[in-house]
Amino acid sequence: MSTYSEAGPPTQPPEAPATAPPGPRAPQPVQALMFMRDPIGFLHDCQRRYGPIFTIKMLGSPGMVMVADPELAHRVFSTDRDIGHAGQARADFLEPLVGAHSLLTLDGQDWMRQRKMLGSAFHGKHVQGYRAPIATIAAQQVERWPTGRPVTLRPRFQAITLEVILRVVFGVTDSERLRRLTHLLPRLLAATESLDTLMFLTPPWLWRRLDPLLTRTPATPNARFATLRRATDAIIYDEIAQRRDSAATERTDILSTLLSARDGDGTALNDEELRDALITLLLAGHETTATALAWCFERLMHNPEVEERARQAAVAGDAAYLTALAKETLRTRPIVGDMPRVLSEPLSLGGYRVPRGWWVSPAPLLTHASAALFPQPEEFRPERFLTDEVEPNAWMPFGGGRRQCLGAQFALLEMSAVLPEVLTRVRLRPAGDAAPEKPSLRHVTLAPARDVPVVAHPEPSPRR
Ligand code: HEM
Repeated sequence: MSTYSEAGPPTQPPEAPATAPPGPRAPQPVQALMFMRDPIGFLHDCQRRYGPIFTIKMLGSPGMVMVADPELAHRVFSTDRDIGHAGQARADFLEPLVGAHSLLTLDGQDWMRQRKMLGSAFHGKHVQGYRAPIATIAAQQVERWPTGRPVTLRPRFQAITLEVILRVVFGVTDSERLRRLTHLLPRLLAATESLDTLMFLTPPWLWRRLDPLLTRTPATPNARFATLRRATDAIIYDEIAQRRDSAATERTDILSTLLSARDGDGTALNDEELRDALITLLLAGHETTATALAWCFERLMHNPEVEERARQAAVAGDAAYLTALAKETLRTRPIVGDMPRVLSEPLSLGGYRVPRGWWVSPAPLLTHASAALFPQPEEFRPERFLTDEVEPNAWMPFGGGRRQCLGAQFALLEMSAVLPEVLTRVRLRPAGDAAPEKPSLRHVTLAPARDVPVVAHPEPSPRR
């Protein structure tokens, strides 16, 4: 039954066939372990065996239907307006961190209100204005990268995207507050990751009993998470209070836009909603974009001709090529592998019937590797995004439907702003094992398993 006020065409065709999509018969814990060990290999193997729509069983979900076909994926996305609940699918894992008012975990009217309020800060005109501050942050950090000795790249980009979130999204300017948040937030995210791994491997009924117990037991991941969350929240609430007091109308950061946002009744976001919104944007926007940038340079190091073309584009200020490079990175290495919805009614899909209460999830990591949709899918070729070669429905690294990534435009802008600051300052070469990196599941992202070890060499004729 729909909980949304917007009506749309019905999601169901008149007759739903009786069977659920096929899938592996191994017990749930075995499938969960296979998925954690090699998510991509496991899903590709299922796709080869069962076709573009198949069922896997993870702990705690009655059945998860994976969808590797753009038409079917878009049918799933269309359930966002009535029977598909993306918030419910994420809530167990994310709510301890993002709180009860997060766009990520809400559904229905509550989600719609938050989406409208937060959406006001992500309009194109606002987002374009962030290019210059992001480029400055990246330039200052890359200038400090050590050269001539091995470093890992993903943490370097995490530092850049964290500073972007703190300055451009949170709008923090106080240096002590910046220092403490820069110290605490990565620890809070790491603690969340440990907690999620435990939760993933524990049946939900048991977790509900264990979690309060472990939170009271010192030195457990649960207790560490609770301590870090309290410490971070205290600083964030201080920042919100100070910003409510100061009438800095010329500010352009996202928190400032949220402070002045009003819903249809003229009501503003309260402190708790603002805290949840900031942590939501941190969680959704920091690690995802850093991981995408790390993958981009990993791919460039294995594709020297593309790297050379990218460097020319950086020097020439060719934003179109750099955006195409970001898009091809997200095609070949999607950061979020699947986008589940929990069904509140059965769904007819691809000749099967997916029961109520099951999860159904479009999987870009499967569709993006399709030779029918992307000729020579294994080739890293940004040019495919400069022509009309790519079917609009086939590329879905930011999901789709009404729950599509709120920060998609921001993320592409951030990537295309950071790339030239690196390309014009340093040449990166693999450190140690030069084999391509394998994707590995970290929290919600598919990240390079070794975090991309590199040696940076100063660019012979740097642009300043
Ligand atoms: C390369 C970087 C990024 C990738 C790959 C990415 C990907 C995604 C995906 C796949 C979803 C779920 C979509 C769905 O279920 O259909 C999502 C949701 C979301 N993303 Fe992103 N994202 C990125 C960066 C960002 C940034 C920079 C922000 C904000 C600063 C952001 C904010 C959000 C929010 C708030 C949602 C929840 C939307 C909702 O449920 O209404 N993301 N993102």
